[in-house]
Amino acid sequence: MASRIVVLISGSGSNLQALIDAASTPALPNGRIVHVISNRKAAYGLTRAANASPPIPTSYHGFPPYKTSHPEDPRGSYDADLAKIILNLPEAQYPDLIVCAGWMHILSPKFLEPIEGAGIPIINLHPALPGAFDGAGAIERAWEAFKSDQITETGVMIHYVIKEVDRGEPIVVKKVELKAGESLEDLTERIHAIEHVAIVEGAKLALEKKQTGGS
Ligand SMILES: Nc1nc2c(c(=O)[nH]1)N[C@@H](CN(C=O)c1ccc(C(=O)N[C@@H](CCC(=O)O)C(=O)O)cc1)CN2
Ligand SMILES: NCC(=O)N[C@@H]1O[C@H](COP(=O)([O-])[O-])[C@@H](O)[C@H]1O
Repeated sequence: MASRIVVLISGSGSNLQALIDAASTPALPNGRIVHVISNRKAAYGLTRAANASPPIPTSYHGFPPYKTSHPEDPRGSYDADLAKIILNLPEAQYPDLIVCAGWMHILSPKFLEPIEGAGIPIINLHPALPGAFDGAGAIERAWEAFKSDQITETGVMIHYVIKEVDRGEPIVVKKVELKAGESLEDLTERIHAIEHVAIVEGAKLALEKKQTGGS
């Protein structure tokens, strides 16, 4: 029985595409992408899911309306509804694993707690080394730090998602050398290529760990 993966995205979806392409291959033998959720309606990743063969069901769950509909706690209300969307998916789309693949929204306990209660691990792709450049814009921040001689290397990690942003247990860590004079665009391209390998490795390991009674 294939393990079901729900992927959360916010943008182009190149990491989602890596997962789609790897599913049911030796790279991710027991994985199947069963649903994609985006917090941005224009995310090209939604198109990638629709173009998959067979097409992957998608949902759009936007944050902005919650700022007015739930002014007392927009993030908490949004996150609680996001958890309900996932936990109410039909059996064939109910996840064994949730992957944040360029998901640009900080998840509060209103999401994390019900998902943890359902025994569903969440992993995230972060384009930095553990403990470095937490949050958004990590690639550019590393590039700037290298230019000012603060660091000599950066990296990509896949980690479990906990309340503290980008501080969950690492599953995959790949170091990336920094090259003097390299443009931000070229570094970003190199890092994205490494991300596409790491995210598949991370999903495979997380599923294996869950199946053997780990997280
Ligand atoms: N509770 C957690 N939530 C998330 C984690 C995590 O480890 N724990 N990882 C992030 C992914 N991420 C970096 O890897 C990240 C993404 C976005 C942000 C951020 O500041 N988001 C802003 C909105 C920014 C925007 O809309 O452009 C926000 O949520 O207010 C930080 C880190 C996913 N979530
Ligand atoms: N903090 C998370 C983060 O910054 N993720 C970044 O979002 C991109 C999404 O690309 P994609 O939509 O093409 O997969 C990834 O390349 C990664 O660097």
